[in-house]
Amino acid sequence: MDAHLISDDPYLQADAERRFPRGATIEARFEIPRPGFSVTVLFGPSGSGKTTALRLLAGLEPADRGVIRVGGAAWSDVERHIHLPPQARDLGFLPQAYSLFPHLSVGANLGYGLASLSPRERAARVDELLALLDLEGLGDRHPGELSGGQQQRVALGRALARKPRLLLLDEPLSALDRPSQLRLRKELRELLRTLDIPTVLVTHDRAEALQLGDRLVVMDQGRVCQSGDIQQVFDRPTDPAVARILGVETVVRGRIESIADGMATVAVGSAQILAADPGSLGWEVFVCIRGEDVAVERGGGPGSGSTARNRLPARITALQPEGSLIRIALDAGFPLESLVTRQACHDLALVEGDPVCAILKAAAVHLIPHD
Ligand SMILES: Nc1ncnc2c1ncn2[C@@H]1O[C@H](COP(=O)(O)OP(=O)(O)OP(=O)(O)O)[C@@H](O)[C@H]1O
Repeated sequence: MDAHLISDDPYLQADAERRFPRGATIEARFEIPRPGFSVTVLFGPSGSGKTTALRLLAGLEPADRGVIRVGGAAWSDVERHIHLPPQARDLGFLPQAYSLFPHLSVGANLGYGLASLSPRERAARVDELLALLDLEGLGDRHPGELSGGQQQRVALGRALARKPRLLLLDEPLSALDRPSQLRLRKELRELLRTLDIPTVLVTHDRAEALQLGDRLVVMDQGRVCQSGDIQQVFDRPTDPAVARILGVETVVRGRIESIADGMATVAVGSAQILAADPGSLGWEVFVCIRGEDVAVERGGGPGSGSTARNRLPARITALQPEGSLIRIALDAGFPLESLVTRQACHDLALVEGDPVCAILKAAAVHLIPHD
């Protein structure tokens, strides 16, 4: 069976393609197994086709091949000449630029798509959205009188107004400054959980993908290279191209056990590692480590002059040449990868099964919250 298409009767099934007349061919090819809360992240470098894939789902791009089905209904089926327009798709779409109407109040922006409701019903729904999005008291303001984060919530509210069966978010935090992005990621995840609507979210930011996503769809040059549970995709990229796009060799779940003197002690698998204190994060985290930051030595004892805080007894499980480097897979109580030069590997005469010591600085351990 095709690895991207996994279940017999998924909630969302997309296997569609857009061929731009003088340009790229972009596919949307992945599934959401069940209804209810889950966030599927479309992830890839600039130009890889994420936004086009999202627009295919929304019906804003016509498919030239394939099908898109949601909750058993065909939204698009090229062979059967089905192409539901966006407004018939029962979805909420948040484009990259929020495109709020600047001349309308927050309340009018939220109620814009609710013309089918009576004025009383519409007002009730707007009040409900203002409360849900923590915007109470701001209904009469205009978008220009709101902070970036508040505007983002109004735009999200507009996408939610009709209680859609699918939520599509294109880089939902990209219009915000960096500190606001970091703050609002957590809020957004909590809000999406409250809404309980399957969500597809585009980002090119790895930390954002990890913090917000449950499932990951990796795109490159218009194609879906891999998709699945976010941890599994980070654990087992199917090829070096995916590993390069993911940009980090080790990503594992961990739990912060204590914080003292600017250092966090994190339980990962059966090991404990030290990381620079990440500030207020919550306790559940993804631990991200780049291969270049992991040195390998023979012998396991402390010392050797290195000031690195983490010296982990480990065993080599695989050695894989990669250009001028060797990728060393280690079992350090959790799966850890190191990238070393061929020369270093040769000098140490490393072979599979060898016990070694994996060394990494606390500053090289990057923590991303994930509750
Ligand atoms: N209307 C169009 N006509 C022709 N080519 C297009 C059109 N829209 C997008 N493309 C091309 O499709 C490819 C994918 O673009 P898309 O915007 O989907 O990528 P992306 O991954 O979302 O990029 P970014 O992260 O920069 O927003 C690009 O090569 C782009 O030039």
